[in-house]
Amino acid sequence: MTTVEQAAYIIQNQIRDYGTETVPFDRSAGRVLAEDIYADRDMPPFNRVTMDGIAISYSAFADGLRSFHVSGIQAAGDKPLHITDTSHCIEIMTGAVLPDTLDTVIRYEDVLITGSDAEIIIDTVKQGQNIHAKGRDKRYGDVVVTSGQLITPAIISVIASVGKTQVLVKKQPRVVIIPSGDELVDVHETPAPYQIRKSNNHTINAVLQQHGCAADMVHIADDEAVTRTEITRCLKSYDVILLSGGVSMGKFDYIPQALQQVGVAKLFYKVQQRPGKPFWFGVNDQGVLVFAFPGNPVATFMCLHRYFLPWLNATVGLDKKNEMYAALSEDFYFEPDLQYFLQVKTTLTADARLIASPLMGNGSGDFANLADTDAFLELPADRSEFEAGEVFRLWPFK
Ligand SMILES: Nc1nc2c(c(=O)[nH]1)N[C@H]1C(S)=C(S)[C@@H](COP(=O)(O)OP(=O)(O)OC[C@H]3O[C@@H](n4cnc5c(N)ncnc54)[C@H](O)[C@@H]3O)O[C@H]1N2
Ligand code: MOO
Ligand SMILES: [Mg+2]
Repeated sequence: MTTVEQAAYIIQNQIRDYGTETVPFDRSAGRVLAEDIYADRDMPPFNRVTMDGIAISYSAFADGLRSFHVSGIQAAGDKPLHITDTSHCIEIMTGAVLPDTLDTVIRYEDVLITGSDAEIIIDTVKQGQNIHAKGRDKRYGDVVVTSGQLITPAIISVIASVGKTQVLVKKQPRVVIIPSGDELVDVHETPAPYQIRKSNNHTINAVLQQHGCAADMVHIADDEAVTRTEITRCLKSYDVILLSGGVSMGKFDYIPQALQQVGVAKLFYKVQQRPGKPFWFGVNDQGVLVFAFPGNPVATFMCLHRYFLPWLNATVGLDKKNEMYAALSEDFYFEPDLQYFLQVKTTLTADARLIASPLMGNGSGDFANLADTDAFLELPADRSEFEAGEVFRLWPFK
């Protein structure tokens, strides 16, 4: 049987490049930047006052002057005032441009203003204090954000500040999510006693949304001909098909055979793991990838995190080298010769150790347990006993 490592390797050999597209900058968070962003002005673009107070010429202070005539007030957004008399000061606000002839700002807390006189009531003043110098952070033309990064909220402000209304990002694959099964009804429907509401597909969709990836959804009934027709149609319109259900040994599990009948070549079927053993993966001659996840909700969820998301990240050029590991909080025993994805709740200790506490739940149908846990701990297949304190690879999902 295919091991977890082999399955991951086979999938990572199918990395694609879907090119780039331009999107409005305020809709680009979560996407991967495909161009360098340059400063269109110095940053800051002028000598920016950082404290509300008065601006003076330091030379006058150095010559012993302590009381200055206030000759004006300058707010942020005002054109800079022009002051020539060194015995004059202006009141000036945070964010304002420092006038050319002035070089030092003293906070309101350190001056006493009476009428149009400002008296400095501290002894120590440093030339240039409370000024964020023009070009101190970045120079005009500097690269301020490099291509290939995930666009975070922090990066959005940089993009906004340089006036880029549109940004070039990596294109995401066109994805369709296909839940299958006659027992499934829509969320707004009231299920008969022998039915359940669809949930796996919505979970997949929510995870994709978190990764800036939109997807369509198509339900297929447990009918062999319908399965073939729908998959054939989707193979023409999408880059990736994510199926959930219908891949095991049941009389109505038509997915593996239907996929092969419509020209999707199997790259593996069945992985040495729990949950998710019946996972099927393949590709057609147009390069469309098909991830057919086992229908049990925890199996679908685990396979999505363990296999699909690393593929998606690599495809958009995000190299997630920061693998995570955690230590088991207690001894754990798992007999079968399968890699076990143990549901855990993680905590970070005061000495920066990540601890994973097992919360097994009731098997791969118990998706309510996922709400109480936040990661899978990947326990290797070649052993049965795992000791408290031992460190294993962690797949966080919250
Ligand atoms: N004889 C055997 N039976 C089963 C085996 C096996 O090796 N031999 N493997 C078991 C394992 S492991 C899994 S996992 C499941 C995989 O089943 P399928 O992929 O065929 O999925 P279904 O039979 O369609 O459904 C399984 C289960 O999941 C529920 N489900 C499916 N889709 C959804 C959805 N979109 N939202 C919510 N719940 C969904 C479905 O109702 C079933 O309860 O097979 C075992 N059997
Ligand atoms: O993958 Mo199945 O989920 O082990 O039950
Ligand atoms: Mg089944």
